[in-house]
Amino acid sequence: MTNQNVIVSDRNPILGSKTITVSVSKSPLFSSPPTYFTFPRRKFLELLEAADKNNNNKNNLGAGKISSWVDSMRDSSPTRLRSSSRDSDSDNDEKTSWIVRFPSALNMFDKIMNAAKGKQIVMFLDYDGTLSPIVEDPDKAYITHEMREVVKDVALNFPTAIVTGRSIDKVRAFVKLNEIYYAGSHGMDIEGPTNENSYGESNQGVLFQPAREFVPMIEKVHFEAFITFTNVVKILEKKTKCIPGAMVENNKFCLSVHFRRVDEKIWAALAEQVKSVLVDYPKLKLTQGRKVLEIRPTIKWDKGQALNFLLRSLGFEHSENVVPVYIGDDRTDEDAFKVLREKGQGFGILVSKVPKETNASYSLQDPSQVNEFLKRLVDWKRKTVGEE
Ligand SMILES: O=P(O)(O)OC[C@H]1O[C@H](O[C@H]2O[C@H](CO)[C@@H](O)[C@H](O)[C@H]2O)[C@H](O)[C@@H](O)[C@@H]1O
Repeated sequence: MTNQNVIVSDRNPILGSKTITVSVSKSPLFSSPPTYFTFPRRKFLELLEAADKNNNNKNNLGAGKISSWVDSMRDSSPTRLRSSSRDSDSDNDEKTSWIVRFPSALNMFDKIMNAAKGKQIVMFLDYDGTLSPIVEDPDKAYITHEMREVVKDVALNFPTAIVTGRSIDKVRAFVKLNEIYYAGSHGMDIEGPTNENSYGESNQGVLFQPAREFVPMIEKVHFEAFITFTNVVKILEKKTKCIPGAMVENNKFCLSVHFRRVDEKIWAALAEQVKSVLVDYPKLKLTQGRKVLEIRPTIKWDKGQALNFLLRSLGFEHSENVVPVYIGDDRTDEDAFKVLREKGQGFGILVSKVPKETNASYSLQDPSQVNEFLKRLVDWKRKTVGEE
């Protein structure tokens, strides 16, 4: 974690007063205080001591295990296919055969729309890497004005949900649309539209929070992660004289430990630290996204379950007349692609420039192609309504 992301209110309170306030992640986007923890002074010192012990006692998780995590951290998500030989011919062959298996959703647009004729399309959109490009600083993953406008148009024409690993508050602050469903924290926090959309759905507020009981635990782990990463910074600063750049993001029902800005040489140390924190929390698990370690409750709930929940809420649970379309770029989106594949209904569209193993049916290269696809979808709907 960089110093800019960690603020301990000041040294004096630690020595003198009864409570200590710690803030994590100073974001230029969110003007309200980001994530604060106020701890009784004694508790804070106890936690510091415990974190130190953790570092000494629990870091030996086995070199083999950590190195396989680091291998996995090296790949973006879902796992990129690897050619046995890495020359440019085999790279090209690999790309060609991948695009045959997962054709561009733009090239297949007419085929997709033919399958949807006379049926209700429901749109599911991931946020990072799908509606906004991947950037170094997670707090600066802005959506363009053009993308916001097209998502709004889509929402006026089809029931639409944004399904994201982020907290609803954060993604709402980026997207700024009230007409849509939001499924935050990898689907563990679901809210309906707060403005009436064209389906007459409004003011639904919170619909479902299957992991509500985990919030205090998540907050405690967040604090411990803060202490742990502060220690990592201290140790690594001493050894390498560089700041690791790890960042912890509190997504309400889960945590993201970002390592995009961490030197690859110290990924193993980072993975080890994160895993050591989790040893005491068997009800939390570690998964991976794009240059991010995700700490999540072990409950059986993911973006695929959220997709099913939303279809059910919209009255389409057993309907043959619905075509769910899910667009996403991340390993966590695979859960939703898998649900669609197993249902034999709708289409998963993977956003990726490189060949990756996926359960999606089609592909788009990047958010600008997502924008083009969504525009065509809105035009198609306007045309078909005109024809009716
Ligand atoms: O489900 P998503 O909407 O795709 O959210 C997954 C994670 O996305 C964010 O991290 C990713 O995007 C960042 C901004 O481009 C990038 O810096 C980071 O490396 C990516 O992993 C978000 O910050 C996480 O909290 C989400 O879990």
